[in-house]
Amino acid sequence: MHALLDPQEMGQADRLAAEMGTPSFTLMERAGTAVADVVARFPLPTRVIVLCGPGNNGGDGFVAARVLTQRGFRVRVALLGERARLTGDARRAAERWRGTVEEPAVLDLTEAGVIVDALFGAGLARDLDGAAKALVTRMAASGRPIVAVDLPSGLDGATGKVRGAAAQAQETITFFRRKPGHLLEPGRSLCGRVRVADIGIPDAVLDVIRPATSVNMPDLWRPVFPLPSALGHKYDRGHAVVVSGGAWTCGAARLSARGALRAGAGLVTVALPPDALPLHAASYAAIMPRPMACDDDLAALLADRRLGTVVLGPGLGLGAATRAKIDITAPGRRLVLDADALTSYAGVPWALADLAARTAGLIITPHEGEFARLFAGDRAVLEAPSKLARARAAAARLGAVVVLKGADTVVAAPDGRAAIAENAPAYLATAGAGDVLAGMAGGLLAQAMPPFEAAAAAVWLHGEAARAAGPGLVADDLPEALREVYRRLYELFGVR
Ligand SMILES: NC(=O)C1=CN([C@@H]2O[C@H](COP(=O)(O)OP(=O)(O)OC[C@H]3O[C@@H](n4cnc5c(N)ncnc54)[C@H](O)[C@@H]3O)[C@@H](O)[C@H]2O)[C@@H](O)CC1
Ligand SMILES: Nc1ncnc2c1ncn2[C@@H]1O[C@H](COP(=O)(O)OP(=O)(O)O)[C@@H](O)[C@H]1O
Ligand SMILES: [K+]
Repeated sequence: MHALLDPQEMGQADRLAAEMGTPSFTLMERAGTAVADVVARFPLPTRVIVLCGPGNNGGDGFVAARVLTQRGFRVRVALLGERARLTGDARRAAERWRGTVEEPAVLDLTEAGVIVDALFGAGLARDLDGAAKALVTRMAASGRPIVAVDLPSGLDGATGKVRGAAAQAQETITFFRRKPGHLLEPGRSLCGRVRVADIGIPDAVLDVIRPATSVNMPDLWRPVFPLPSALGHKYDRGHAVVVSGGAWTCGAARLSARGALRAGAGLVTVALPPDALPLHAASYAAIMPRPMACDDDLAALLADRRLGTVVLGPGLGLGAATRAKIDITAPGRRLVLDADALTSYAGVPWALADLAARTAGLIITPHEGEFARLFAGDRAVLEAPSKLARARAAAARLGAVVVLKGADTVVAAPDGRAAIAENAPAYLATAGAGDVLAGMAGGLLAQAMPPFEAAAAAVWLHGEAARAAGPGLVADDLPEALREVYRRLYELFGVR
């Protein structure tokens, strides 16, 4: 259930469903009925205004209007455009509607108990303007509850962006699977509560479409999630290294080290400038501090090839000194680069791509600011049409897994796979939360999870940990909250 289909893929699903025996008009009847089911939760005799557009989204609206009338609601229908120009299934749905079809301009939308927004869905092809934009703007200004069909009209299902205008929905009902635009902001917020209706499109269509985008949830990475074995020992659970800054900035690496340990790494070593030792030692007895007075000390530590996973960046400082540490670390190792490590490559993403090619796997975890600095001047990446497309373009450019953070964190792999998170509460945006995430990704990488899945699992667990900790959380709470999250995850995975 975690696949996301963009509007084009949804069109393909529709056609394949027809080939497999379900006519498209049957899908429309079921879609419109599902919309009516949602609207019917409002009490009778609610007045319903259904605003229909010129395509199949409007067709769903005509079906919903008919079903709601049969169920006793007082329904008025307005069509944007000329009835004579309706074609195909939408025309057929309009013919089955026995009531009048009004001009949107004559309706007072504030009279409605609920408005059904069936103007545009997956077929939105350009920015709204003229009469369409004016109607959506009126709908938004009406202050009435809106149930959106498939998507709030004007919201782009592929990108989550508003094209011209869109009205805030109370609920959005979509069909078969959600689209990226239901998860990517501002789309997610505009949709209100999203419901997915089964309209009889067989799951088998997914075997043909092979969608590359998913919701980030445990199904996605479960097969490679490291579960402790009764026969194992700590050395089987991976050894992660965190490279720390000095005393004044080592809080970040302390958070990363705790994240790595709580994410299940068997051992965590922290390479640290000597002045940071008391702080690290005081914060967690379980970590293993190693002195790093100079780069040679780091190289000597890493001569032990068992130290195969390294987290660098949080609190490490900017520039050549940090790049030198990354260079020493990279060959043949699995790396997580965050914060200062990324800004140390500002404007030279190709240098990071060269580095990625020398690693055994690279995850980068930029927030939007770090991402913009890293790819400064690379218009193909920065101007890709959505957050999803930007993360994908960056992953392809670097040959690395990119975790582009935010409320709708996107994890993208160089092979095109991508996952969008939906479980992070807004209060997760707090100082140091990203440092914990980088450590958690390192902890999972150290346990031999492949980079894409390790990054996706870290993001999901991080969001769940925030929820478990609850409002008022500070970053220090996140690693501790992971215990409860793991307990529930093990239960879900049937681990005793
Ligand atoms: N599996 C599916 O694909 C199903 C789709 N259904 C519905 O069909 C919808 C998609 O239908 P369509 O592909 O006909 O697309 P839409 O109905 O979303 O929009 C296409 C129509 O809007 C016009 N249009 C697009 N952008 C415009 C703009 N900016 N200003 C003015 N006019 C604009 C187009 O010329 C076309 O007439 C879905 O959103 C869903 O509601 C359902 O009926 C059931 C199954
Ligand atoms: N509005 C938001 N809702 C939910 N999570 C958010 C939001 N904004 C940011 N986050 C998350 O908070 C964390 C902040 O990380 P980051 O920006 O690196 O901060 P820091 O550098 O202080 O650790 C990231 O995991 C990010 O995805
Ligand atoms: K709509």
